[in-house]
Amino acid sequence: MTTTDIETIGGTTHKGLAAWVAEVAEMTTPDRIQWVTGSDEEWKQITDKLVETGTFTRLNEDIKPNSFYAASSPQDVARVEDRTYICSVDEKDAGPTNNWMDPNEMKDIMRGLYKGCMKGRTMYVIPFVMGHLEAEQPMFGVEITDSEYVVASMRVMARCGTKILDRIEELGDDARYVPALHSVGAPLADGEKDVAWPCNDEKYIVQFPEERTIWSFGSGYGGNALLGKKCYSLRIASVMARDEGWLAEHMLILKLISPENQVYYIAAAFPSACGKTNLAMLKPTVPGWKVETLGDDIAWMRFGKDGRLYAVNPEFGFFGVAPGTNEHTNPNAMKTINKGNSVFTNVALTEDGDVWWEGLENPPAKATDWKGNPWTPDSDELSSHPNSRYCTPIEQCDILADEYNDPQGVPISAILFGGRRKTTVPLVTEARDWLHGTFMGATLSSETTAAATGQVGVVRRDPMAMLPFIGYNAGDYFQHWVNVGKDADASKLPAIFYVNWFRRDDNGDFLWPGFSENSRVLKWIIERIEGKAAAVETPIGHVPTPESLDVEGLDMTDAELEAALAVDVEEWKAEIPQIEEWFAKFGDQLPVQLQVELDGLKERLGA
Ligand SMILES: Nc1nc2c(ncn2[C@@H]2O[C@H](COP(=O)(O)OP(=O)(O)OP(=O)(O)O)[C@@H](O)[C@H]2O)c(=O)[nH]1
Ligand SMILES: O=C([O-])CC(=O)C(=O)O
Ligand SMILES: [Mn+2]
Repeated sequence: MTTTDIETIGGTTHKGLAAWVAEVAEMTTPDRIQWVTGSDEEWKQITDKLVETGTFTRLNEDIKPNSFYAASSPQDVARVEDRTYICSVDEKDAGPTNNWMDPNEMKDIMRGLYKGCMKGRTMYVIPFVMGHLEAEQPMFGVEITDSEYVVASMRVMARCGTKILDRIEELGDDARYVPALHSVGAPLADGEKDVAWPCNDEKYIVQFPEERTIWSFGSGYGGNALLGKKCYSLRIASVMARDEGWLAEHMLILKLISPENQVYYIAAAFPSACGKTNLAMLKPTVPGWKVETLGDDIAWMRFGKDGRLYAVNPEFGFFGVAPGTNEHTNPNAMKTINKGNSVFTNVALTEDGDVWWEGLENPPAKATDWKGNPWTPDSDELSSHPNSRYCTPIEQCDILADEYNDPQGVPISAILFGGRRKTTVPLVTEARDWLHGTFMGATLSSETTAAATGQVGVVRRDPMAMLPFIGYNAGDYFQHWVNVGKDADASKLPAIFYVNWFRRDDNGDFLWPGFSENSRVLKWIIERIEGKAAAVETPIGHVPTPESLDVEGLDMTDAELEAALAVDVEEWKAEIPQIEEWFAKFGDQLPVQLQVELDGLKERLGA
């Protein structure tokens, strides 16, 4: 059967794109091909179909209009890092932190899996752009998928559809687009009834960095399947950024307005499920300060003509962790999702057709948990998977900054690195300079979370919160960060800070209240930049004096504050062998500047 025999809705005049779509259709043999337009009728058609097959349950229109509940297979709940590959031509280019396979070998394996894998399904072609269509060089992508769940979610998370395709066609051969192929890997035999969450036990999430292409198979979930997000905007974009002298980073972007109406833009990199979305939508408790949001997960940063680093958020929606989100921790996220037009995955479904999760107010007397079982507040099991998510349009966020729509982005004054550490790492530390900040980022450590499959709570190095997302050799990535600083005017570079909201006391309780109260740390950071706040110089960098941090109105003893800010030399000495072991992985690829930073730290600690 040739593709001309397959019923097709839509199409393209772009020859290269048409040829790729035809080639994929020939390999995967779908029943139908549908080009995604982004129209309202299409949204209705796709979501109706998802309701019909049982993937979606429509939520109560009076509570969450145009919104849907979905439960995945219990085997398909998070990113699969052990199944994620960087298939560079040369193994060395994938580096010591990525899985690697020869690209041709990988393609042979995957072609075998893709063969006939869309039988009985519709193959959707989603033209999309990460970032602005009006950007100097729009970052196009085209995702082919056989999942309606992916189509619905992509429409929320990225700018998709005919408008994008029109521009690709106008540009013709000049349009640079990333072809991204996705299949759930669950073909249907003639007459076979579909399941609510089709997927395959065998999963591959593969990036081909030289070709700038993505092949994904077997999973329908989040970062494994919405290929514009982690696969393109971080793994592939980080390779583009290395080659072109910019940065593609796992960072939120926020706008901070001081009581004097000074505006500052801050970017912050925390590993998955370590607080980016919450900080991005912060409601400050310090009087007079205001926060607006630009992005909650990904920042692309380029130098402007004025020598400053400008950030844009390439995404169009939030794919946020549900548990822990409530009116107290993140009222702005609650307002955003309550406007509707959202998809909730692996949370609990209540009897009145709403959703619920751990940490949300007003637990329902009865609900259906994410596995489809009856649930009550007395149940031993969680109602929602710890990595359950809401997927909601960014433009519904009341505190979205106007600058979100500016393709030039916003000039960044400070970059924050942070992770989850029960011990050792103080609430906030200021780096001496870019290089020291790069060292802080390169040695960032955090306890693993449910955002990826595998053990939770294990401390690992997660450089710049990019461990699972660097599309090339992490040693070269460190060198890229060093070079960015070397080539820039130091006075215009963002100041770098290292934060830890997650330090605990001897009882295991958080020392710092976190969430809205993190505005106090942001205030200190701005005052440092302005040269107004005091700090103590410690072996690891500048840490606030207890008096310099605004804790007015906070229910915290002096001892607790001191514990949150403490730099314990013995604890830090114990970090050194771990950092040495981490750096040893990179051999010759480790920038000498980072070794010098480590030697300096050891000397200051007397280690
Ligand atoms: N204790 C404490 N918990 C926090 C804080 N900020 C966020 N959390 C919790 O950490 C979890 C993850 O927070 P998010 O803001 O969704 O993390 P994220 O970095 O956006 O995660 P990804 O979307 O996976 O990249 C949620 O359960 C939050 O409630 C904080 O300041 N203190
Ligand atoms: O990509 C995903 O599945 C969810 C996410 O944002 C992350 O893990 O950082
Ligand atoms: Mn997030």
